[in-house]
Amino acid sequence: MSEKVILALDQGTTSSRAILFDRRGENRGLAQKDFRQLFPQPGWVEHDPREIWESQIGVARELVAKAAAEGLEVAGLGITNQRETTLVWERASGAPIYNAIVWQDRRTAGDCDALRAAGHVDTIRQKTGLVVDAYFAATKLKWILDHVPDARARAERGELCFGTVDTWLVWNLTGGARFITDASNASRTMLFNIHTLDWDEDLLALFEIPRAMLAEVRESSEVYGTTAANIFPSPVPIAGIAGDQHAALFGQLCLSPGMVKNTYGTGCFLMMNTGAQPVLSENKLLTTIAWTLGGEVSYALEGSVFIGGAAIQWLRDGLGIIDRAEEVNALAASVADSGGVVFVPALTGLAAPHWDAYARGTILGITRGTTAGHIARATLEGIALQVCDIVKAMEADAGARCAELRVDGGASASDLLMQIQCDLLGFKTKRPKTLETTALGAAYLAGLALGLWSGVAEIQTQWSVERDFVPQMLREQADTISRTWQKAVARSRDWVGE
Ligand SMILES: Nc1ncnc2c1ncn2[C@@H]1O[C@H](COP(=O)(O)OP(=O)(O)O)[C@@H](O)[C@H]1O
Ligand SMILES: O=P(O)(O)OC[C@H](O)CO
Repeated sequence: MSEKVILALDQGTTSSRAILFDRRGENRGLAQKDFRQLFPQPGWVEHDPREIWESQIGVARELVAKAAAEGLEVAGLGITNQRETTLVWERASGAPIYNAIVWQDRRTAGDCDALRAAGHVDTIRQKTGLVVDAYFAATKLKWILDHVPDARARAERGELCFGTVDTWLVWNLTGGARFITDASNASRTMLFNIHTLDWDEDLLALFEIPRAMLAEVRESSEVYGTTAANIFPSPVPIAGIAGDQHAALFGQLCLSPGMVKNTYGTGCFLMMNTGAQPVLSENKLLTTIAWTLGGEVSYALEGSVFIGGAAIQWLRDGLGIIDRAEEVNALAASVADSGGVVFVPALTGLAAPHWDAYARGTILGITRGTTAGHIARATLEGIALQVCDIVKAMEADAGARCAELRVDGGASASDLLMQIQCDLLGFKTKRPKTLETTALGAAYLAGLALGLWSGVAEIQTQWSVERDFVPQMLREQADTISRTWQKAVARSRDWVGE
């Protein structure tokens, strides 16, 4: 009998990846394809929905072929995806009516100001767990219905489908036979009630969204259907769906309340499992559905940072002081400290806990002695300090101190960034052997539904640490850096006009 593997599809902001995982949670093959980022106007970010699909199916097919060549049986697939990114397509033809509006897109910041001014903040927070911000899908979807000719009338007639990226992928994988999402993705739309687990009629009315264009909301781990005949040489069951940060929390096996992970990708996303009860934040964090599994809902608190590893990309592409992302580490290590330089990487505004769409990137404390090394070090510190602000807010909401942080994502490969993070937090930072935790989480969710694992107890033993970082900095020094950072954040805020 051939060995079974699960195919995880990880549709991220900058690339589509596919990874094969075996029953031990080991990576048995990876393929990745970048796709275009479209910036039609300042503050706008779009993707071509066809490129999302074609890049994702391309890498998936590559791995299905690899599995066949190696005698592995693809028992099923799980999907994890960039969240909030908003797509609308024709039900009859599957053709998109507009580009995907990406989570980073700020075009609806003014609409969010209007919602706040009209007093909708508390209702939205109570129902969805979210703060009012252009980050989420609702205002993006409304924008498409308001700006694409005839779109709202067509949506009302049931001719259009709205989906987050998971929905778009499942639709295409099944040849339009399944129009579904999972509760974790739905909880990022600002249209979904995280208590009733249904689309919320009041919010649909507020954003003028016809219910006919919404997908059916399913659990994060169940067999939804199989791939259509033309997708792979033989049909593959689709059995898991979760937003990427939720899948990473699962893949890090943060399955008990109080466990925390942070993913250092384009942005940084810190999530704490809060168990069966939603915790409404008093500190501008998000309450979100972690996943739904076996008829039970798990909730999480989340702090989102828009610019994490993207700040390093800016050093490469904007400033040109490095050629490759990993070179930031040697450059930052060439100096003992940032020499008083502070970089607030608010390049697309500030997310949690500030939620200031009008903040902008700010570099302060430059002297004649400042070198590229100091800027590089300040960049790593700026990423870590944003995470510290979120940890503080999360500790206040949870009423308990964090004991350790599990890390993952591309930039967590940086030993220096992880040491800086640990020094500033003052507690253990643990990097697991598998950094592909997002994809692994999707594979676990699918494999559980398919019976590849008997239950979470079986996978719980699969997490193992690659490196434990322990604090080395004196607390007074960390406190001084933190105080200077707060001053710099204040100066970065409310910088550009509405
Ligand atoms: N060795 C490294 N040191 C520091 N940063 C890195 C390193 N490798 C990758 N990065 C950063 O990690 C980010 C990519 O992480 P990834 O998890 O692939 O992102 P995403 O899923 O958001 O596309 C990039 O922003 C890059 O700058
Ligand atoms: O694609 P990533 O890894 O940058 O994650 C994007 C997040 O899901 C946005 O909320």
